[in-house]
Amino acid sequence: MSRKSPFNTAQNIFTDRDVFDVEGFQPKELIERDEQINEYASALEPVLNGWRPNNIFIYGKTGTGKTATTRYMLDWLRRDIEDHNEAGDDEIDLSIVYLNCEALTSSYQVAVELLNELRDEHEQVATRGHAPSDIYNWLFEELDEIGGVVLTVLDEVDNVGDDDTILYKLSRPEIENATLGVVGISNDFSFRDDLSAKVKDSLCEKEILFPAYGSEELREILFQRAEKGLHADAYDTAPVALSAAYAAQDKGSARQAIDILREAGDIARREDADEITEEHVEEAKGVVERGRVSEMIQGLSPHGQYALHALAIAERRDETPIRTKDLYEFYGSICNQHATDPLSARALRDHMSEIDLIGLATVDKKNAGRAGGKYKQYDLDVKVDRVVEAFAETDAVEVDETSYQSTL
Ligand SMILES: Nc1ncnc2c1ncn2[C@@H]1O[C@H](COP(=O)(O)OP(=O)(O)OP(=O)(O)O)[C@@H](O)[C@H]1O
Repeated sequence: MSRKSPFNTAQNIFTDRDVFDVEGFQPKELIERDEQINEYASALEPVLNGWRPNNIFIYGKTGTGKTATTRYMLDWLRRDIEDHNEAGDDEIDLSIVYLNCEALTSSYQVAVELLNELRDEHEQVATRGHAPSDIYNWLFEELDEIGGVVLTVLDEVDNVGDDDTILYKLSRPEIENATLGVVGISNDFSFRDDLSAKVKDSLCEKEILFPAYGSEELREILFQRAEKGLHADAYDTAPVALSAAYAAQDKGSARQAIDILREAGDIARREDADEITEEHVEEAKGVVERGRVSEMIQGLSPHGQYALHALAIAERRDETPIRTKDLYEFYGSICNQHATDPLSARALRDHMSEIDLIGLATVDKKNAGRAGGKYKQYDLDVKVDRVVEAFAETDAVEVDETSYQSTL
């Protein structure tokens, strides 16, 4: 065994790499979100008098600070209530239940998860096998028992899809001892539009939009992290500005901007460089994009992957934007290669909407007037090479490279 350790802990670049951990690090100050903070504050303020807050629906694309701002608001709310209670005024009893619905695909699952969150470990219920009415009754019994104001935050709530029962139940509670408020967070714009009318009325008492960031804003967000996490002489304006510009050109996502700068730092470190250069950022951008694309591909169902693969073929053949019926042919031949029956054209459209939602494609609704009717067309939203590379890396779907050239 070699006596030399394989680890290199010398640090010219980072003073604290954890500052670039997008999920784990919560900044004390949020850049350029004053408007959203004010709106959020006015919706939650009634809690500070012990009253029911407005139900709030937060929406905006990925990486626009919805979760970070929510955490920031909840921290302040807890702190202000503590001060209020310590001052000996009428005690306010606030409980906050935060749930990320990423892996929860129905209202039933969210209700079970919430119930288990509220119950102690000996009273947990199984995720299957109970009547939904029992689950809701038990949930409301728990909430009633907690009492006071209970604020439930459902992050990534769009995962429940069409079934918005839980939102209806939580936003119109009829329980005796507790006052409930609900915050729903979503990056799916159509989820809000598709909510049933009764849920829309009650959940969206207050709606707050988080727009994508521009490069100036991203630059500030990155400087905030760089000051905390990088050696002062390991960076200057150019690489930071370039990371911000790349992310702004793409989705305007702070998550992506931070990932690029962190990756650039890692590359600089691996090269034993003293500072991050624009070349490092350039390389980092490719790494981050590839990682993002493969992660998203792995998250798609097999038919979602075939649909994306079909779109990549159309792009390679210069046939994008492409309409559903034409895309369906490519999709059909890919299913063929995988010895699977293709789903219906409608299912293909649904898969394309999902792919649009995660940012790999764009769906455009077109109206060709009386003669042509309405139709949808699709375009790839990332470089086709990134998709091909990602398919090649993941073993999820084997890509037959020749299908890019062949006539179908
Ligand atoms: N205004 C801001 N100031 C400082 N940091 C920010 C700001 N907005 C976002 N960030 C940081 O960017 C990262 C992504 O933000 P966040 O998770 O809040 O986005 P999101 O809108 O909830 O995205 P998603 O929909 O993908 O969950 C986090 O690390 C967050 O701290």
